[in-house]
Amino acid sequence: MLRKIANPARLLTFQRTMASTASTGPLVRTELDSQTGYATVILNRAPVNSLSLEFMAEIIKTVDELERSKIRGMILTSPSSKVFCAGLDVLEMVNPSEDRLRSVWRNLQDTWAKLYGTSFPTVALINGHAPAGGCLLALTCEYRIMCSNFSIGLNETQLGLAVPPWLQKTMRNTVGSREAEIACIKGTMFSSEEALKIGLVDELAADKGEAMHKACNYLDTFKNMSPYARSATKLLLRNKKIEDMKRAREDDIDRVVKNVMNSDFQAGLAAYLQSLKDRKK
Ligand SMILES: CC/C=C\C/C=C\C/C=C\CC/C=C/CC(=O)SCCNC(=O)CCNC(=O)[C@H](O)C(C)(C)COP(=O)(O)OP(=O)(O)OC[C@H]1O[C@@H](n2cnc3c(N)ncnc32)[C@H](O)[C@@H]1OP(=O)(O)O
Repeated sequence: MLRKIANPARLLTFQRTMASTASTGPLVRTELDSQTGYATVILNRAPVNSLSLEFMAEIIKTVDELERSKIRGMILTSPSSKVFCAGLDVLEMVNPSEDRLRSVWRNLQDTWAKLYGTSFPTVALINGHAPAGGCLLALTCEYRIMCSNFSIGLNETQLGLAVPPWLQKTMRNTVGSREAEIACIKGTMFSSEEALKIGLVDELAADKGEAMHKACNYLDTFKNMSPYARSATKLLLRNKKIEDMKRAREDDIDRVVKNVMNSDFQAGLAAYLQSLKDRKK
């Protein structure tokens, strides 16, 4: 739970330290297997693949390129041995300018929509923790394979954030209404094994190699199927949810701005950032 913090100077120190952490190489790498037509998309924003405005723009650009390249399937993963994606970059929420916050949220909506509405089959290879926005990325994929001993979930309420309706719906479609309601309200983080039990992930794997094998097996099930019939069916299932999100997106952004610009939220966030740092001591 969030504690209030009285000393803003501690927050500034944290901000500087986190901002100095740089990634090496492009923010998103793509490896295409020319034999199968499967693309492995590697999220590459060290240290924890947190979603900044620019990182989300790269993810959107990558998916657009893959659509144009007519790939046969995508596997979304991380090069880290511990973290799939740590969710939104929390620094995007620390005293942001309203314009930037609006752009961040718009990019998060677009990242969700773009990945959710791909014409090609998608697998999330969750080889590390996937809290909040990390769970969102996994939920956009058709199939989820998770390595053991990590955690996943929509823990936004624990951070003082409301889960937006379009994301709640995605969770509901995946685990069912009852599980989704309780999980979203409580902000539950599930172990890999618990996630399998409630259907938040489809399979577990002992390690990344096994997960990759299982991911290819899933994509192989469509090898002899008409790509048109497959993608048309997927989009008939998913397009309405994307359109619903787009129709309500300005209200959604206004709600987030109100939530994040609120001084109680900022105080809670400062405490949360400090608790992340303290965990390391
Ligand atoms: C702008 C939008 C505003 C509002 C949104 C409103 C509503 C949103 C509702 C739902 C939509 C979806 C969006 C959700 C919001 C989020 O995603 S908020 C972020 C939630 N994420 C977390 O709370 C994860 C926090 N991190 C951890 O628990 C651990 O770091 C993790 C288990 C991922 C990995 O642990 P470990 O391997 O031990 O690594 P460290 O903890 O040591 O971390 C390494 C460094 O990375 C920094 N870091 C960790 N997480 C983040 C992050 N999300 N953003 C930025 N930086 C992060 C961490 O502080 C360490 O930095 P340091 O080395 O100390 O400098």
